[in-house]
Amino acid sequence: MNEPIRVAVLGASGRMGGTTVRAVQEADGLELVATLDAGDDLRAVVDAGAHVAVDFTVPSVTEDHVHTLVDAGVHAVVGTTGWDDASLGRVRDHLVRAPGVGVVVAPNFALGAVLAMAFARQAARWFESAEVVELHHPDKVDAPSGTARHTAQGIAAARAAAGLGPVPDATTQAVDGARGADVDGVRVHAVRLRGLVAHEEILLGNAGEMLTIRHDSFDRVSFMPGVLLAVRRVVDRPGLTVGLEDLLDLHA
Ligand SMILES: NC(=O)C1=CN([C@@H]2O[C@H](COP(=O)(O)OP(=O)(O)OC[C@H]3O[C@@H](n4cnc5c(N)ncnc54)[C@H](O)[C@@H]3O)[C@@H](O)[C@H]2O)C=CC1
Ligand SMILES: O=C(O)C1=N[C@H](C(=O)O)C[C@H](O)C1
Repeated sequence: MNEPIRVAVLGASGRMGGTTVRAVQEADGLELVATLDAGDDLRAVVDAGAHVAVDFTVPSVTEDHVHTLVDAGVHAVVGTTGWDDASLGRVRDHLVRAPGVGVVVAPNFALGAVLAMAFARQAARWFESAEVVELHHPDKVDAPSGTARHTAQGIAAARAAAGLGPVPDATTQAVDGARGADVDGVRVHAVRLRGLVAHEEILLGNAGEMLTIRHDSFDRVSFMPGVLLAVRRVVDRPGLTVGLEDLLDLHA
């Protein structure tokens, strides 16, 4: 019988960290060996003999965590948002000097959300207009969501590859923020509402028609199949993987 994968959870007292702790405890072939939160020393991950650390913390610390883990030879599965091309690039470079170590950074581990992003990329080249609306619980600290940014970047890349120009928008007078954030030329709107968990609508428009792609996470358990998949796969996947798309064979 194979040895279990030894897993540490960073941010274990948080909403996602707590859900991950329970999912790892219940998962076949995984063993929870350490739970850390703010103020704890990351050396506990190594002392516990963890193979993989799952990070659901805050944008200001997550990159440092990954570099420390890579130096220690611990694979990382990261759901924390706030990553950009520069921070991902630094991790990619670091991993060149740490052969055999894998890092998965995914803005959304819910399978439906990953599919929604893939569908949006596929559809984007056929529509003149595209906007993204993300809706979340009001305790979320970042806006727009990492998922919405990733979605908009995917749409923008698909539009550019198809030779589409800017989305039409005649706005010349607007209250600050009324048109949302501009992510690579795609407008992204963020709603914060008590009662919500994590939701996204991708609106694609042509003359006389609209395609809406919508995903709803009603409960944080929705992220767990993706987290567990990444934990199981990262140990045999050296280097940096961004998004769950590749693990689900969804990359265009
Ligand atoms: N990729 C995905 O599928 C998902 C990603 N997220 C992201 O995960 C992150 C966490 O979200 P929530 O759990 O809702 O937040 P939360 O605020 O409930 O939990 C964050 C936890 O991190 C802890 N923390 C802060 N600094 C730390 C440090 N230096 N070391 C260890 N722990 C530290 C906090 O004390 C807290 O317990 C956010 O960036 C969120 O956007 C959330 C849901 C799904
Ligand atoms: O903070 C959250 O809750 C979520 N954060 C991630 C994001 O910013 O995209 C994933 C999901 O939307 C839930």
